Amino acid sequence: MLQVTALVKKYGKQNAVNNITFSLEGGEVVGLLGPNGAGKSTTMKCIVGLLRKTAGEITIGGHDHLSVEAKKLFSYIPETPHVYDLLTTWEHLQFIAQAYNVPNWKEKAEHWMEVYELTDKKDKLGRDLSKGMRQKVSICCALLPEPQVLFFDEPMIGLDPKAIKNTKRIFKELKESGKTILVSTHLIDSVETIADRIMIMKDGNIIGNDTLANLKATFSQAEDSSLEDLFLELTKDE
Ligand SMILES: Nc1ncnc2c1ncn2[C@@H]1O[C@H](COP(=O)(O)OP(=O)(O)OP(=O)(O)O)[C@@H](O)[C@H]1O
Repeated sequence: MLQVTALVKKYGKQNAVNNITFSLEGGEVVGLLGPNGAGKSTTMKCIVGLLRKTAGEITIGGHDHLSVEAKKLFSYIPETPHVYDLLTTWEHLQFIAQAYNVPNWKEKAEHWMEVYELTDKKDKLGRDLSKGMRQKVSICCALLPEPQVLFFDEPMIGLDPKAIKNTKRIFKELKESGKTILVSTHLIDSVETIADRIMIMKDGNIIGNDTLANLKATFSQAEDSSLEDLFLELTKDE
């Protein structure tokens, strides 16, 4: 469903992403972990076409990632939510529904607004929403078209505990309904139970990419050690 081949992204002379290759099968949920500055957001932004890659190839569902066919397949939740100042919460959802031709969009929009406790913010303008509310609008907009592939970049940032709990539950439901998900997060426990595979990045490289059990075996971690223990071991400075 996603194939990234020899992806390089340079900012000036610095390689933020250093020739990485990985893929996601349809229905796979992959947690992308890494310390600050590892290259996670840069990788995601290259995949969704917000940043121009320096080199490499990316396909989504077999289509070049910049094609309209690819764009119809995925949603992206950025690290920092961008909402339109002069659109209300409801108008954001309407805009997405019309752009993606979502059937029965009003019912679905009402459902997601209820899940994220935005119903009473329906008529509030984007510019008057708090940071957490913007993040919730961004998540609702991404979920509304029911895409095959979801790219979540730090989706929990700014969310209150109830919204974090809801988002974890939604991850589970999306996984059960066969969606493909790449989620970058520092909240390691939010992916530990649902991820089929964990990818760990450091300094622009992928330093681990396997099931949690295999990673533990490869890096001689006890079976009862947590993903957090493994992460800290793998990413510690020499
Ligand atoms: N616009 C930019 N211009 C120059 N360098 C950048 C830019 N954006 C990111 N970088 C650099 O690229 C590297 C990777 O950054 P990136 O934001 O992808 O990391 P990250 O893994 O998402 O980190 P975090 O967990 O802090 O969000 C870092 O060294 C960062 O300083």
